[in-house]
Amino acid sequence: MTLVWHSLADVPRDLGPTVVTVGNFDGVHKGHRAVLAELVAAAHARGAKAVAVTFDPHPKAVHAPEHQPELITGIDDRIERIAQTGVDGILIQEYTLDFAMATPEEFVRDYLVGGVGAVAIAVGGDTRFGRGNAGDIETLRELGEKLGIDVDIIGDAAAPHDGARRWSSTWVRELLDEGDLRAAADILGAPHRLRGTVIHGDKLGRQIGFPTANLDVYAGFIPRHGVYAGWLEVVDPGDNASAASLLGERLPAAISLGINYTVGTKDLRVEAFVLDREGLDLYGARVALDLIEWERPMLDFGGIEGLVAALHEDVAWTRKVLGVPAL
Ligand SMILES: Cc1cc2nc3c(=O)[nH]c(=O)nc-3n(C[C@H](O)[C@H](O)[C@H](O)COP(=O)(O)O)c2cc1C
Ligand SMILES: Nc1ncnc2c1ncn2[C@@H]1O[C@H](COP(=O)(O)OP(=O)(O)O)[C@@H](O)[C@H]1O
Repeated sequence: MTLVWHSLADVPRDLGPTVVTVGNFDGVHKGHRAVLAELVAAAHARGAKAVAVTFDPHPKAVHAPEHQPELITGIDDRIERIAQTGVDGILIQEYTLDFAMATPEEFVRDYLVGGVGAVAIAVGGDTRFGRGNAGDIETLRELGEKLGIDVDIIGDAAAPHDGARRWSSTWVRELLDEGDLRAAADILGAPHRLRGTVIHGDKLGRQIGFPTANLDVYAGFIPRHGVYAGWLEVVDPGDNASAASLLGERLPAAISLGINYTVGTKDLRVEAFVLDREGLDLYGARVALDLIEWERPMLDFGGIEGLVAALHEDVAWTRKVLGVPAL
């Protein structure tokens, strides 16, 4: 069981010695997972607990909102995916301008050693930390000596193919922009996930035989526009009892993400037609959409007839991709 703390004050005083790593871990891709796995092994080998310290919001959102990359996942998926690596604790440090004033020494001494009980710190070689990002691994080694803690620099986990390009959040974002969700999932170690609340759309879907759950997306990088095969899962039904009965089920879906040119909408719509479940009621529920494969761009079919014909083909394609035979 991984404990999750939302501030330093939540960290139990009797936690015992820990080995700590620090990072944003956007996407929790294979490179991150390699670091976290080494952290867990190093901590447990010395009878200590493994703790990951991560920041929310993203430091760039605080220092340079105009250059802030859209995060691959929201904080819920980040926590869930870090927890899967077997760490004992995750500290979500609220990133504020005030927090950012801490010097490298103050951060290591007051937060990692004093707050989390670090007897060792394990980080990747490109780690930067503290006010103005002044701290690097050299700083960390000096601080380690001064404060009497070990510093482990974890080697780079390069991808074994593709000319050994380093796994990175930037690479994942590029693949998502290209619609290569398979390659993105390979680096992420899990399908790309959007989360959203089901809201009311234009009520046209049910009239044309394809009711769709329209999502107000609150987390997850918006990939290339188009039609996708994916899975819908209710993660929080709210007070919708019918959605509550679906908790834990993965429902196959044909997903449309983009501008509905055919019906003249101008804004981004993300909507999912769940296969073989005409009577669903999902309004108000929070759902996750795992996007598995991109099929085609959003098109203007010139009228409802053309749209409906395309939807039948999309559903047939979705069945093949997800391995869901027709009823
Ligand atoms: C699998 C799928 C593919 C879709 N492809 C397109 C498309 O290429 N062009 C388009 O204008 N709308 C497309 N749509 C969106 C429909 O226009 C939309 O679902 C319909 O207008 C109903 O909208 P409503 O949920 O707001 O009632 C697609 C929807 C689904 C489920
Ligand atoms: N097979 C299905 N897939 C997705 N949503 C469905 C399905 N069957 C019924 N629904 C429900 O119907 C609503 C969609 O109907 P629709 O006519 O498209 O209305 P809206 O325009 O409000 O999305 C969804 O939000 C959901 O609650």
